[in-house]
Amino acid sequence: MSAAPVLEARSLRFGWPGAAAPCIDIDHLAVAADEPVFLYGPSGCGKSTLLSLLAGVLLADAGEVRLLGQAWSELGGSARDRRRVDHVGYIFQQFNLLPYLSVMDNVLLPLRFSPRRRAEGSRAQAEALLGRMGLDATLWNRSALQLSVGQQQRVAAARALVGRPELVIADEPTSALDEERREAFLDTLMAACQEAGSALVLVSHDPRIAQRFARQLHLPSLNKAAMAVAASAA
Ligand SMILES: Nc1ncnc2c1ncn2[C@@H]1O[C@H](COP(=O)(O)OP(=O)(O)OP(=O)(O)O)[C@@H](O)[C@H]1O
Repeated sequence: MSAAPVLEARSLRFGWPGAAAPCIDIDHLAVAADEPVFLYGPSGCGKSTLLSLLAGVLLADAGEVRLLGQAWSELGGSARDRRRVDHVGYIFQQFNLLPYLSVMDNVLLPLRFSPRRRAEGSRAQAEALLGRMGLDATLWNRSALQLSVGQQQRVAAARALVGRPELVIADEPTSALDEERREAFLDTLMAACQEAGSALVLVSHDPRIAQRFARQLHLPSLNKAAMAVAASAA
């Protein structure tokens, strides 16, 4: 790994309340600045849970995750929220667009909430990202909910990329796109991350997407200890 890690997890352990075994149990995971990483594994193996831990949405039961050298566990809830909007662009599985805002205002949200993102981004950048995602200007003033699911997915991606966050997390970001759109979307997402020097952690079930990534992480293998506990309990 050439650059210092943007993200580093050590002895990371997390279990959902009531579960027999930990969902996440990872000795060490580091992602370099500007590195694209593909994360995969069967449904229910903990991919979304791990993304939430990496982004400080969930806190570990033990061990730690550091983003740009700062452990999430050392921050209170509102400091974590501020740090996340400053440094992380998150494309959620369900997009999480705000229905009462227009497409453009959804994309501009990170610039509204984060001085750092505002310094690195602009309305012109938001327009360019939407254009590159194939969403033309006739759509920008519509409510986000007046778009198709595939269009909403691309709005969520533009929102994650605006203001050049150091880390972009994408949870199944192409699930609603047809093949042609999927290729164009990935071209745009990966190029935008490369241009911005952003690390990218992308989860997908699609093996065709995996081929684009030099680094692929199979979560059940990373999670060996948790799997061993689950197997012995079965
Ligand atoms: N809020 C929650 N409360 C309790 N258990 C949860 C919660 N969210 C997820 N889980 C459990 O944690 C495990 C991992 O779920 P997670 O969503 O992280 O898997 P995944 O690999 O992302 O799955 P998929 O590929 O289907 O999206 C599952 O057994 C799931 O039931």
